[in-house]
Amino acid sequence: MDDINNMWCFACGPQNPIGLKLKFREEGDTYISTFIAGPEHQGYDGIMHGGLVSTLLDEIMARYVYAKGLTAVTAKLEVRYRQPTPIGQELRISGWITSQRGKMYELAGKIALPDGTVTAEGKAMVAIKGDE
Ligand SMILES: CCCCCCCC(=O)SCCNC(=O)CCNC(=O)[C@H](O)C(C)(C)COP(=O)(O)OP(=O)(O)OC[C@H]1O[C@@H](n2cnc3c(N)ncnc32)[C@H](O)[C@@H]1OP(=O)(O)O
Repeated sequence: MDDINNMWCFACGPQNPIGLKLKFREEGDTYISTFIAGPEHQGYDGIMHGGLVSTLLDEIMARYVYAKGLTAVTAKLEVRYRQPTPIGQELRISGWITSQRGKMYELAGKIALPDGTVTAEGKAMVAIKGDE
C-alpha cells in the first residue's frame, strides 16, 4: 500500500479522475476534511448518496490511522444517517480515535453542515496490517 499506488485512492487520491480528492488536516486530536457534493454524488435528488456518505466517514477514520504511518484497513464500519446530507453545501468531516488495543483502533466520526447540523455519524474498527 505504498503512496504511489495510493494516488489512485477513490476518496483521497489526487490522480483519480473520478475520485473525491479529499484533503486533510489535523486539529488537535481530530482529523478534518471538507467536501462539497455535486449532482454526480446524489441518490435522491439533492441528497448525497448514502454509500458515499459512508465513504467519507470510512476515509476520515481509516486515513487518520494511516496518516500516523501505519498500514491501516477498515475492519468494521457503522454509519448512522441522522438526516439527509445535502449536495451543494460544504460538509465538515471529522474523525478521532476513541480507543486502541493491540492492532485494533476504534474511531468515531461525523459529518456536519456549516450551521453545525450533524447529518451522519460513524464508528469504525481499523486494523493495522503486518508487524507495524
Ligand atoms: C490511502 C489511505 C486510504 C485509507 C482508507 C481506506 C479504508 C478502506 O477502505 S480499507 C479497505 C476495506 N477493508 C479491508 O479490505 C479489510 C479486509 N480485512 C482484512 O484485511 C482482515 O480481516 C483484518 C486485517 C481486518 C483482520 O485480519 P487479521 O489481522 O487476520 O485478524 P483476524 O484473525 O481476522 O481477527 C483477529 C481478531 O481481531 C478482532 N477482529 C478482526 N476483525 C474484526 C471486526 N471486523 N470486528 C470486530 N473484531 C474484529 C477479533 O477479536 C478477531 O478475533 P476473532 O476472529 O477470534 O473474533
